[in-house]
Amino acid sequence: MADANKRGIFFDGIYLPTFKPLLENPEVRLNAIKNLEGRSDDVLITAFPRSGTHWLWEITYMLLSQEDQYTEKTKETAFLEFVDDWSNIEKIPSPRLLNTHVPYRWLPLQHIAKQRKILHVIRNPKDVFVSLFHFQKNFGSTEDWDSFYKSKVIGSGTNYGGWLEYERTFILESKNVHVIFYEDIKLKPTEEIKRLAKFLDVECSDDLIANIAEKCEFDKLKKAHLTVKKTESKVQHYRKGEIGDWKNHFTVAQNEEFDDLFRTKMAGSLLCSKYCPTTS
Ligand SMILES: Nc1ncnc2c1ncn2[C@@H]1O[C@H](COP(=O)(O)OS(=O)(=O)O)[C@@H](OP(=O)(O)O)[C@H]1O
Repeated sequence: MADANKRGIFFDGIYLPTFKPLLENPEVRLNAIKNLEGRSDDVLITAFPRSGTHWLWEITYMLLSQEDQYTEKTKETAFLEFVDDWSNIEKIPSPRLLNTHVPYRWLPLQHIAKQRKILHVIRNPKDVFVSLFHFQKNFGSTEDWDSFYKSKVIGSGTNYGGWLEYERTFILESKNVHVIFYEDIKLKPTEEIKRLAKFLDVECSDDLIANIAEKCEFDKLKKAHLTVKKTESKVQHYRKGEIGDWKNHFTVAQNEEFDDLFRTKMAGSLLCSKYCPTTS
């Protein structure tokens, strides 16, 4: 049994969410992910939580299937550390779209070695933290922002090892990865969807690209999600879907402290100029 407490499961130096397979035995599930044999046409979506995984999933699924149909249900079956029965992964028809939040060191080795397609979505960490802060309320958290800031933003208390470490390693280690920025999909969706289609080697008409962009707008995706889940589900997955909501949460002092930490930990990374330019 893993070492689990209300912060999550502590394993291999980081916290992981209390998904059933991870609670039962994180090592078994993480090794299953790492040793996944895979198929040549598998596509793997990787992201730190709350970075836009579901959004990218829907867009990519539509591109691969060449249809602008929502797929919410399939996503959970293909969520590698979440799916209850691992054998269900093998039942997914090709081309499989798989997804995971695990850090780079646990990604399927064969997928990397054989240079199969990996998509990686990155979002401004301040907005990621704000999204996480609100998301944890779905599970009963009453933590206030200042406490969250100390333990999760500046501390290392977030699941999957903390944003800075997760993205720093990903950017350093990864090769042949299609990186997409959340902010770019939001601001220029058709351009980003076309770029993604090219990476995936799929032919798509301009009409289909435009339809996908429209169907994957925040309000439409949120509505589709609630319809598929047949819910007023307790878990509010789609909250605001905005760029810059961090400005309503971080104090000036917190912002400066985080920027300093960012520049120290991410020195030299392209993410510094993107999210933490020195003139800001
Ligand atoms: N279409 C679209 N446009 C803009 N923003 C969108 C969209 N779809 C999802 N989202 C936002 O992405 C956040 C959830 O990220 P993830 O899907 O990675 O979350 S999860 O970790 O897989 O649960 C979460 O962000 P917040 O609203 O800021 O909490 C979602 O609302």
